[in-house]
Amino acid sequence: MHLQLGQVPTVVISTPRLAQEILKTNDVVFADRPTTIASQMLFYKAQDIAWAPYGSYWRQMRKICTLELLSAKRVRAYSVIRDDEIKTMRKNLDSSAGRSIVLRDVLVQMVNDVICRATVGDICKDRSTLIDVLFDIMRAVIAFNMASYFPNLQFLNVITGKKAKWLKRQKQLDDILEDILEEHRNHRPSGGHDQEDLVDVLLRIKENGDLDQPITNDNIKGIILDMIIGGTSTSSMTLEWAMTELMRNPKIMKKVQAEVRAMANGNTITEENIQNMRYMKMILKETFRLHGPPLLVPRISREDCAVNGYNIPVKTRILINAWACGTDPDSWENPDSFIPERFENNSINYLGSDFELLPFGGGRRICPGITFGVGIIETALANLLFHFDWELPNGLKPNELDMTEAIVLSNLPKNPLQVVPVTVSV
Ligand code: HEM
Repeated sequence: MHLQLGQVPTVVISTPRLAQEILKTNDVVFADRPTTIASQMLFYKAQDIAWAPYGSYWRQMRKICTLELLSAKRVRAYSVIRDDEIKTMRKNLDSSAGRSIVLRDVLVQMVNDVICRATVGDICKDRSTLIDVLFDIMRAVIAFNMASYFPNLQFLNVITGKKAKWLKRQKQLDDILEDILEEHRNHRPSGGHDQEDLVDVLLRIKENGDLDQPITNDNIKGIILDMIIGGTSTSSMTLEWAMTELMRNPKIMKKVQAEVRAMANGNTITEENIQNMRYMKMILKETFRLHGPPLLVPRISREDCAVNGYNIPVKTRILINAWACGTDPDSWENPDSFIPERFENNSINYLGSDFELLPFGGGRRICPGITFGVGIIETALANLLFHFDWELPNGLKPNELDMTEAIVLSNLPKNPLQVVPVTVSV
C-alpha cells in the first residue's frame, strides 16, 4: 500500500509475500533506516546501532555487540545472572502471595536488571528513573516518528513545548549513561578480558584506537541505550501478554502448567528442561504472532527498486506491518484466536526466514538480541508457571480481561494485567 504520509512517501507492507520481497529478495536495498526526530534527539544523532545508517560503522558495531554480548555463547554465560534475577522475582512474588499485584512492575524490573547486569555490569543505581525515562522515551519515539512525516511542521513541537520536555528527559538519561561510563573508566577490570562487560569492551577498543571506524562516548551511550531499550520493553511486554492470554484461557494455562511441572527437575528448572517444554514454546510463538511489535523499526530505500511490479523510488519509507503478516487470513486459520496448538505440526519460527511470523524482523537489520531476549522470556515464564498458581482479583472472570492494546514501541496491554500469585509447594 502506497501512502503519502504528510510530506514523506511511504509504503506499508502487510502480507508475508511482500515482506519477503523487502526483507529477503531486496534486503540490501531496504537495509537503511530513515533519519527521524527521535533518532536525532534521543539516540545521539543515530550514533547507536538501531538507527544508524546502513554502512561500515553499523556493520562494525553490530559485529562487536553480537560477539561481546549477544552471541549464543555469551548468552549461555549470563544464565547465572538470569537465574539470580528470576530468583529475586520469585521472592518478591512470594512476599505478595494472596494479594493483587501489577505484574508488569515485577516483570519490567526483572528484565531490566538482567539486561543492565549483562551490559553494564550491575543493576542501574537509578533504576526507577531509568525505567520511567525509558518508557517515556519509547512513547516519544512513536510521537516523533509521526511528526517526522511532516518535516515542515516541526516548529509545532517547539511551540507546544514538547521538544523542551523531551530534551529534559534526554538530559536525565544522558546523566545516567554518563555516570555509567565514569564508573567504568574509574574501575577497569584487573583480571583480563574475561571479566569485561560490554561497556568495558567498548571503552577498551575506543582507547586502543584500532577500529576502522573510530568511536566516541556518544556512540557508546547510544549502544547501551539500544541494548537497554531494545531488550527491556520488548521482553517484558511479551511476558505480560503471554500471562494475559493464559489468564484469559484457563484450559491452556492448566495444560502448560502440567507440562512445566512434569518436566522440572525437583524444585528447579534447568536450561535442558526448558528445551523440552514444547507446549510452552508454542505459547510463546502464538504470543509473538498476536502481540509482537506491530510495526518493525522503519526502513528506507537506498535506490529505486521494483517490488511486485511497482517501482519504489529511492528514499521511500517502508513500514512493515508484522501484526498484519501474523494475522494474514491466507496464512493462518482463525487468525485472531489464541491457539498455541496451531504450531503442533507447523515448523514456522520467529527467526526471520518465515515471513508470516516477524516479531524480530528479518534480513540484515533483524534483531540481534533474539537469543538473549527469548532466553529471559522462556526461563521467566517457566518459573512463573512452575512456582505459582494465578488468580484474577476482585472476582474478575477470564473473559472480562481487558485486551486493549497501547502502542509504545512494542505494544503493551493498555491496562496492566493485575493478578494474584498463589505460591505452590512443589
Ligand atoms: C522479545 C524480545 C525482542 C523483540 C520482540 C525485539 C524486536 C526487534 C525488532 C522488530 C527489531 C527491528 C528489526 C528489523 O528492522 O527488521 C529489533 C531490532 C533491534 N533489537 Fe530487538 N527485540 C527483542 C529483544 C532485544 C534484545 C534483548 C536486545 C539487546 C539486548 C535487542 C536489541 C536490538 C537492536 C540493537 C536492534 C537494531 C538492529 C539493527 O538495526 O541492526 N532486542 N528488535
